[in-house]
Amino acid sequence: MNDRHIGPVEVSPPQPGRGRGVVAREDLQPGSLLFVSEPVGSVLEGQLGQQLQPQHLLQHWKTSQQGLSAEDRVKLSLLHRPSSSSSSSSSSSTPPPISFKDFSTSKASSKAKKASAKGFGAAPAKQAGNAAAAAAAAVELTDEQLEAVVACNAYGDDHTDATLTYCRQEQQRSVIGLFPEFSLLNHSCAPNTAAPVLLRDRLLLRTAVVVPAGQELTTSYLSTAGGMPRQQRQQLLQQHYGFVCGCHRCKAEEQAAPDITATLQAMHAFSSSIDAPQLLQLMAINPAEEQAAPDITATLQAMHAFSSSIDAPQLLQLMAINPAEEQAAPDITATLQAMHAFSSSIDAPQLLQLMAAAGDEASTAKLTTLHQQAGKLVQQLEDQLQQHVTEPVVAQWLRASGYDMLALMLRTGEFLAGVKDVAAAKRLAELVRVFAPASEPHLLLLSDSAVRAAEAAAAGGPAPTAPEDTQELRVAQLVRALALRYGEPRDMDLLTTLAGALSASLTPHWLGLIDLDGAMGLQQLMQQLAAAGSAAAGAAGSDGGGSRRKVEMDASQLGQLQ
Ligand SMILES: C[S@@+](CC[C@H](N)C(=O)[O-])C[C@H]1O[C@@H](n2cnc3c(N)ncnc32)[C@H](O)[C@@H]1O
Repeated sequence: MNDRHIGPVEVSPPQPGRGRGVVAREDLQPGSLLFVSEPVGSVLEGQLGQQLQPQHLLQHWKTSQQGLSAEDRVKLSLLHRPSSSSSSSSSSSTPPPISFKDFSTSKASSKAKKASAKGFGAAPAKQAGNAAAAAAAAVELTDEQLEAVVACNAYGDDHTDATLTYCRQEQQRSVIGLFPEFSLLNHSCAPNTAAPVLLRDRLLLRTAVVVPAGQELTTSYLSTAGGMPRQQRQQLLQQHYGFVCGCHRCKAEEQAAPDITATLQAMHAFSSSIDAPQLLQLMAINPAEEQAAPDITATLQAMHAFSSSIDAPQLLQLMAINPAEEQAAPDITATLQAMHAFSSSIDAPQLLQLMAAAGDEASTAKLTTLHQQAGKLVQQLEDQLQQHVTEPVVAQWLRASGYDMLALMLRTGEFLAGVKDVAAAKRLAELVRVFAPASEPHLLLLSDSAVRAAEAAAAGGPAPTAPEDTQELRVAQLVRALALRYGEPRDMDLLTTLAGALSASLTPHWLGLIDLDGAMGLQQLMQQLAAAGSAAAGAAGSDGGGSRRKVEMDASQLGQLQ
């Protein structure tokens, strides 16, 4: 069955030094579905957190029963491969023009047949003037070339989408695959597409912001490493993909005053010198005390029973894509790749449920110093931004490059004070939005932000400092980010289900400011809002949504993804 779907996008002609890219064929609103991509060969799944690498995928293709078909090889041959591993350097520096049609199975298949009929198979991969010639040459990709293609184009994640796997009662897994349409997107450190979503073995991509017709669509190759300063980002991109990024954010950072650059470097050096285990030790978090209160456990079970009754096809059918009328709202996408500095080596389910702060004096003193040092640098950056930068978007890009430090400051601050900072999750979410919009961490930070606002309101705390920062609007931001990731939900039940799944599906990545109580509170909050008649659509609408035409497009494609 062909589940592939190509939306209003096309492949741009190759440009020197950049190759091809993907551009919008029409004006696109946030949340527009760009494509549903099918993997070449098959995807490889492993244990949660396994961090599967491109070589594992290659090995999987070699050893799996089906292996790679002739069509698969044709598709792979059309993708970018770095010049050093290619038999002809020019073939990679100026790749052939192609279109998305070249990746449809019937087209690739006929090319594969033509190629072998014409005896091209034996020819080396010379400069190909067009896709057919490339296809012909490529059927004989050498092992080295195949490796280069996979290294540059495979997409992997050390955990599958937590919310969806939770809804389907599946275990989360590590996954890697090669999705040709996605592989044609070039990188930006401030991408305009949402983090891609893997639904079973299909990859879905949506816009994160308004994208005018003709504009290039970009994704970030860096994931949460996008929160590092430019120099570190450039190093990674150069090393793994062989190019120097010249995106708007990089340019702004390159042109930033030298003292800003120096502060960002100091922040990075400081935050990366503190590793997670060390920090946890200081916070005296004890994995042995992994106990959730019985009522939390019971509620979780109930949520699980409810949400698992909705599975992916149903879920997708329930979502409508709003193709044209959603307003551009720069604050749609916030984020939460919380605690890059802390996260990778810690087991979150443990951490999140414990937070048992023993806090001996020495640890507290060290944490206080960390917090103060972090706070000093964060303040220094703010002063410098105030002095040198007038454009708010540029200031946000630069703050995003010091993300880990801000997270460290807020996290330690909360820990030491023993109270939640109502604005903390929101501040972090706004920065993650820059480099990983609609990623799972982004959703979690937004969810935490909404819960904090609700808790503060319930406790009769001070009114929000800005009128646009009410509890409802924070929920609206979350709802809109959910729509960017999963398509627009059409009813409150579904939203509540998603929120429940989101909160119940915390993974090791999601440390930091998210805690189980807060996550639980989200579902309650959404239920309350629904009961009060200010359901998500209304709340989102008050954020500029206007009249929202619900269109059941792609249900025909998406509904089949079982
Ligand atoms: C996954 S491919 C992207 C599609 C590729 N441009 C093509 O023609 O097939 C990755 C390669 O694209 C190029 N690339 C991606 N983002 C770029 C950027 N921001 N600037 C310059 N080159 C970029 C680099 O050569 C990189 O190794």
